[in-house]
Amino acid sequence: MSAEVVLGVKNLRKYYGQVKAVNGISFEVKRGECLAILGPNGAGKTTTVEILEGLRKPDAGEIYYFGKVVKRIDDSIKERIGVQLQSSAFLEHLTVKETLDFFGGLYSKRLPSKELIRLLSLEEKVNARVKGLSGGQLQRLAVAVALINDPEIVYLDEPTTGMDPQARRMLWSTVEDLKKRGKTVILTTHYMEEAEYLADRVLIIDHGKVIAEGTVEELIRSIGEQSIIEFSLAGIETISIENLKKLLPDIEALEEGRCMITTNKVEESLSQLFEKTKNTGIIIDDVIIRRPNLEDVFLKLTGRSLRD
Ligand SMILES: Nc1ncnc2c1ncn2[C@@H]1O[C@H](COP(=O)(O)OP(=O)(O)OP(=O)(O)O)[C@@H](O)[C@H]1O
Repeated sequence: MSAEVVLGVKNLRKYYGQVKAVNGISFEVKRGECLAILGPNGAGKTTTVEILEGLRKPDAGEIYYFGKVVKRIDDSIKERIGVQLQSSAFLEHLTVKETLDFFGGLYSKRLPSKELIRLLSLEEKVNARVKGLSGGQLQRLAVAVALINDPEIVYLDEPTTGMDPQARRMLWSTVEDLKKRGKTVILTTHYMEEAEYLADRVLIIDHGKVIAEGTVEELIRSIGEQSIIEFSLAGIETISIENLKKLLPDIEALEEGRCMITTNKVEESLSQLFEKTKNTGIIIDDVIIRRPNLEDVFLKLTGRSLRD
């Protein structure tokens, strides 16, 4: 039996004047699944999830929760979902434990603060005041607050923004724990590594529309079974991509002076690369051969980088 659909949206729209923040988004999420909504800044991720959390009103579209169409995200839904709040929603003088107890008091059903403190590795900060927490600790507290009512669906909106790599890994393992407990996780992120690591399914959005959807493997396969040769250029002061393209038509510019070539014939492309740049003063350096990732999928679909 396939898993129950716990959330669905059909043709969701939200415009701010001329800005079509959400422009006809549809998707479904099954119980126990982690869906990552991936897209660049301004793509409409936050607007989409805030509508589903009941924080903004859509202009059009249908929302289904737990098998029923809902016109308004009322308390009966809010009891069953968890929302990671922005840290500005916390009272600075409360301690970590007091904050969890405060939010716990808003629900009829709740998890013990102690359990959440352990789950989010906040033991050392139990009695620390919110105003003294680091950015990463605040983010973890925000995730703990999202779980206080033991929700069936948890919304995490860019939960690792501003975290160092170690804190990010720690949060990823918490999300994995949540999945093991059968929670449904809806994660918005502009970190493709995060989506690749955590998501069972990824929704790529751009300009308020879904431009691709599937598992990470499906999305990567959709751009062809190719390899990517990435390299840096040295040896000459400046060289324009247009001039490079005259030598190597398949070359594409990346960030920080790096370039890439997408190919099905790695050996042939590599020897061409060295052959064509021989005696030009260009030095090819720091060569990496890798399989495509979600960033490449986005680049292929939009011609832009996720980080633009
Ligand atoms: N309250 C608002 N009033 C006017 N425009 C808004 C409002 N909220 C969002 N927008 C606009 O809607 C678009 C989508 O914004 P949204 O915050 O949903 O994107 P996002 O994908 O979450 O981006 P980010 O990763 O930067 O948070 C943007 O162009 C944004 O400027």
